Amino acid sequence: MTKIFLQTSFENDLYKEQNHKKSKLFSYTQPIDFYDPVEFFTYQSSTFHGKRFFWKSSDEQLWTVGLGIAATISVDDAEERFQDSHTKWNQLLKDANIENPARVPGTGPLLFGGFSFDPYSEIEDEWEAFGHSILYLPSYMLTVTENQTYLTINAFSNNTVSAESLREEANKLVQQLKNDEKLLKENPIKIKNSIEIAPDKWIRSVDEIVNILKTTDTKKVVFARKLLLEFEESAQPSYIIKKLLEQQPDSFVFALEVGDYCFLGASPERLIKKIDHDVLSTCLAGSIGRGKDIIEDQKLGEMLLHDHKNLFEHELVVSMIEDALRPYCTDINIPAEPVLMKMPDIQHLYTPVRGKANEDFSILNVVENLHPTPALGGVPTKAALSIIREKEHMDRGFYAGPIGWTDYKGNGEFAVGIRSGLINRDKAYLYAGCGLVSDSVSEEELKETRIKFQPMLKATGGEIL
Ligand SMILES: C=C(O[C@H]1C=CC=C(C(=O)O)[C@@H]1O)C(=O)O
Ligand SMILES: [Mg+2]
Repeated sequence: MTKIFLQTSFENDLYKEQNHKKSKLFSYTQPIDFYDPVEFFTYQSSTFHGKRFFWKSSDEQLWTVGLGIAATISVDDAEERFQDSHTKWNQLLKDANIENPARVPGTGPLLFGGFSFDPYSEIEDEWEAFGHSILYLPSYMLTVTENQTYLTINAFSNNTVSAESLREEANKLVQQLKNDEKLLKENPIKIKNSIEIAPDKWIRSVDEIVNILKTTDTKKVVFARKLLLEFEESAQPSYIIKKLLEQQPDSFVFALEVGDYCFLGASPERLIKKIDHDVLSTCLAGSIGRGKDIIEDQKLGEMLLHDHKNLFEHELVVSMIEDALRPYCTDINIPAEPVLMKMPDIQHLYTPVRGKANEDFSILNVVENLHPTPALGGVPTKAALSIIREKEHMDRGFYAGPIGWTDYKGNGEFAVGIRSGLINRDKAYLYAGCGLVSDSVSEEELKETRIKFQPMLKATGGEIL
């Protein structure tokens, strides 16, 4: 039987091309009985630790989990990261031998990963391993979609790999999964310390930025800050993922591991989704808390729907997304007014943007055109980014950057990596930001960031600020 190479043989080496110029991708997908995605993520964690990803879409239509790395796509030139990733992905797929009879979106060869918020930011130590972009082709992948579970195996070989040998490998894994002892019991994570980084200084910077917004043509700047958590022991991402799934059922739940670092979170905000020709982006900006009871909650919702400051924050996002999609879509449909999106801790103004993909649409290029929307950057983008660079004094890393997947058919979905944190053993940074406009009040914006820390704080068992 031809030897096939799984996760360790070629990881990270795909583009050191001298190593295996002639090797090509063999990919095999088969339907299997349901298997819990979080249990799959935890499977043989000592082997796969540092080489895993997890994704659940906000509408629960797709769960996908990767173990091991068949190939990594990372690019040297941060400025060209979307285009270069797109090109490398196509090269990788060119001679690929793909056996995937069901051809369901999200199965077969698929890249999962993300991009830093700002390709020009200086990378701080905690984000070193991620660089400005990282996309994994997993060795083993579980996909749950349309009430069916699929297992995909990706491997590289210089020889011909028969579908038969990949099928055997898949069956072996299915058997091992069945026999696997379920490890996830209770959440052992305990927070020792939680430290907001320089909130007073942050408030002063907000005042300075609001002043700029009052006196220049810059209309909006999304300003963020971070919070340091220290745990009693190393925090296992699986427990946090499990909590996020329970506590934030209407969010995208994502995790991306690179060595001992795991970037994860529960984002309510889709950047782009494309399945066949259907395109969906969502504008989410403008926020208010949840009420103690239904009456107060409705009152707050009504206030948000009519609040000038929040409506302005929101409108800027809608018009930018419309402009960014126009070259790639026909039949763009945008409701005239936003509606409320209610998450457990916060309510937002929400406008869906729908369209049909034209022949120029390619998901990574569209992500490039959309990022950063004014829900994460500002208006005008360039001016906002330079204010963020000057005043924020932190590396956002992948926080607020695009995170998601694309498959070999060009389907895919990316969210923005907000309500998120970077876990490193017994430490984590949590991130939260808010859209500043000329009538922002700094104390209110600080409160808004406190609410936005809650999903990650609650999932790590932390105190409510
Ligand atoms: C930047 C964040 O939220 C954005 C998304 C929704 C609402 C926002 C706001 O109202 O300010 C932000 O633009 C964050 O959660 O860190
Ligand atoms: Mg806001």
